[in-house]
Amino acid sequence: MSKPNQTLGEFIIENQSDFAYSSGELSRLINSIRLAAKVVNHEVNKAGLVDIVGAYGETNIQGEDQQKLDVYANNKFIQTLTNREIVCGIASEENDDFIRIEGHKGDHQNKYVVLIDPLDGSSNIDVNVSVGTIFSIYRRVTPIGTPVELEDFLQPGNNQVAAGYIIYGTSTMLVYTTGHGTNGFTLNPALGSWYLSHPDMKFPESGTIYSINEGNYVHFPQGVKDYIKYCQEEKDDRPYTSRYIGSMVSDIHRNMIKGGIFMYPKSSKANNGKLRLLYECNPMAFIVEQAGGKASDGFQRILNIKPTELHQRIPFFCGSKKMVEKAEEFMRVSEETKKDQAQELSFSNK
Ligand SMILES: O=P(O)(O)OC[C@H]1O[C@](O)(COP(=O)(O)O)[C@@H](O)[C@@H]1O
Ligand SMILES: [Mg+2]
Ligand SMILES: [Mg+2]
Repeated sequence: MSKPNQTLGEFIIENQSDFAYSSGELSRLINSIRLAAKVVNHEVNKAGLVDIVGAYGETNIQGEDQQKLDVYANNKFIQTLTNREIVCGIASEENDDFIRIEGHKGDHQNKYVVLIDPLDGSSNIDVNVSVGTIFSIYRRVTPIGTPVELEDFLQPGNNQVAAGYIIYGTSTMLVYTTGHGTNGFTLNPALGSWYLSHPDMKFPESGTIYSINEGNYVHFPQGVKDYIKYCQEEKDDRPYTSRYIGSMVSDIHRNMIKGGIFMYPKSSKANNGKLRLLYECNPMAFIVEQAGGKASDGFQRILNIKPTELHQRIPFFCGSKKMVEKAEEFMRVSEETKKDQAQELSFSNK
């Protein structure tokens, strides 16, 4: 693949090798996501000019105040995917339940389901900080020709056929994988085309950036506290740099370019953390692993986890392989220490 800094002119995504791997229907599905992304990008870029910032006035199933852009992005992606008749079902962060899409003959002949976080980083919308969209695509597991069911969405992340994110930042990028590496495309807003600006992205094996909301420090498990202290020690290549945007797509995208680890662990305030397994952690884990990075809940690989609920949350450690492994080591040691202390306590009480 030629390097993007040569004068290669504008690439239209269909000519790129990445589509060489995807079936016609899957490529049409990713095309519709690209189309919806351009529409949402246009709205995000003029958010201050039109009445699209601020609260929508309702809360979603997460109990979060929906932002107008949350709802706008959600409607755009659902509308585009429904009209293009490529999916048999959609699950969204902004919808309590999944949506069945019958097809114009009502015959449920489409084979893919999409799970989506239409607007990630909602707290940043009104302050002009980059936000994103995250999507995850599976083949349905129930018979084609029948209405899609919950089990079609509750598949382990290993089953994903594609996953990606759009980052609406200083430039708009689409980064996605179909299981054959991770590629980044930058939108040329003048032409409305996507340029293969970051072919075959590789997550640096190590790094010096750690991203975590340290405002929750006192509520973190001991293993997370110990790892944060490790990052802050004056030793070897440390202290590391703390960078936290508050928009997971942006934090992970920066780390994918520069190296680093993003963590949203459980805490005494949120027993499973905040991020959702199905439409945030699984797609990001697939994308990051395909670039050589790592993603776990602190103990087990995210992509191996069998989901039980549509909106279930999971602790999330994601980024440079060596940094995630180091954080997991602190989590393991802390758990073992806790078990030893509990054992000693039970012996002394006998
Ligand atoms: O403000 P907090 O608690 O640090 O949470 C920030 C995290 O919440 C999120 O905004 C959650 O995503 P949504 O905006 O899609 O709800 C992540 O993008 C981000 O990493
Ligand atoms: Mg999100
Ligand atoms: Mg969201």
